[in-house]
Amino acid sequence: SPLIQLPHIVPRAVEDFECFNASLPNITIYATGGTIAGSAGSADQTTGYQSGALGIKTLIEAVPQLCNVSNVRGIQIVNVDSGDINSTILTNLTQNIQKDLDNPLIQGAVVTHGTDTLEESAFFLDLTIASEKPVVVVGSMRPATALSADGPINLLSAVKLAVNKNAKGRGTMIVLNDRIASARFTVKTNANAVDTFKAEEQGFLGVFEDINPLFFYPPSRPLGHRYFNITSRPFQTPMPKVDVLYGHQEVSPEIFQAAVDNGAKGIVLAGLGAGYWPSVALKSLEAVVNKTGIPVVASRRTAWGYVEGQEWGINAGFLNPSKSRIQLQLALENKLSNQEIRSIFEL
Ligand SMILES: NC(=O)C[C@H](N)C(=O)O
Repeated sequence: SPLIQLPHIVPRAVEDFECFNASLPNITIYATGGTIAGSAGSADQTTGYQSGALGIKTLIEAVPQLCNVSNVRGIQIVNVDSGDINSTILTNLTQNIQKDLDNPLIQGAVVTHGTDTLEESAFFLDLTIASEKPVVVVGSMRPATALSADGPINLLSAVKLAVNKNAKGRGTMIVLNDRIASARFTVKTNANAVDTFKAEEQGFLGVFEDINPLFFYPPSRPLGHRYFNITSRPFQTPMPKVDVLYGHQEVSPEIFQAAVDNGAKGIVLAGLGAGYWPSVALKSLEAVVNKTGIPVVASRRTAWGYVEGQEWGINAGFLNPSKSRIQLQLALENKLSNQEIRSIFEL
């Protein structure tokens, strides 16, 4: 869908809220689309539906219990499949949420989002919002029209988390399927299952019991967390292009130069094992790195693990390719040198 003129919100009038009770906290729900806003032709249809079909008002109205927990104000940022989320939309989202959270009357923010790229957007928000207040990104695996749709309970869980006093100081969190997960480490692990968001090595931050958040540990930020201030950049300008290249047997050695020729200002590599490349490809990779000087981040194609020691590039550590791409893009946007970029990836 074409990029719409994104709203710059501000009116904080009572009538902006779907329901209002002066004794309850105030939350803004930023809606971006995805399956949580998806609509199918029948209740037994869980594939082939249209994602980003229903507006935020409809999603809020489907969960009247929200009004017992918080005053909720719905803002439709875009309504798209998460494959169509980009740095323009994300920058706009960050700028709106930051303004919102800087307001003492607002307790937290919830973002509804498609699950396919949710791990990227959540990490982007984690790196670009400076606040002790919770930011919760929530999605669903079944469309809103499905039998046993998971969106409504996930939305209620997300709002309950956003107003919970123990949720402060943890950065951006991901909520699906009764779990609280960190934006930095959590990824989508299954294309179809409801329990798809996991961080196999780092684990969950907490769970929901009776739809109430319970944390395992006190608040903390992950090692390696770094803040990028993008509050005053024009959100309409796309961020520098960063491509992800996937390693495999017989990979074409030309892919690295092709990415540069296509305008990439940085490259992330989903390498074999702990970041390796077949010998022929490696030669051409080293030649491109030496010739262009563009930052190349070595990540992995395996689901989990740690990448270090690749001499030709910047090592991604625990970050997977999609998250490495987000951090590299923000680093390039902030005009960091290759040395500075290395220092934020390699702890
Ligand atoms: N479960 C989902 O939300 C998938 C959908 N294709 C999206 O990412 O927008």
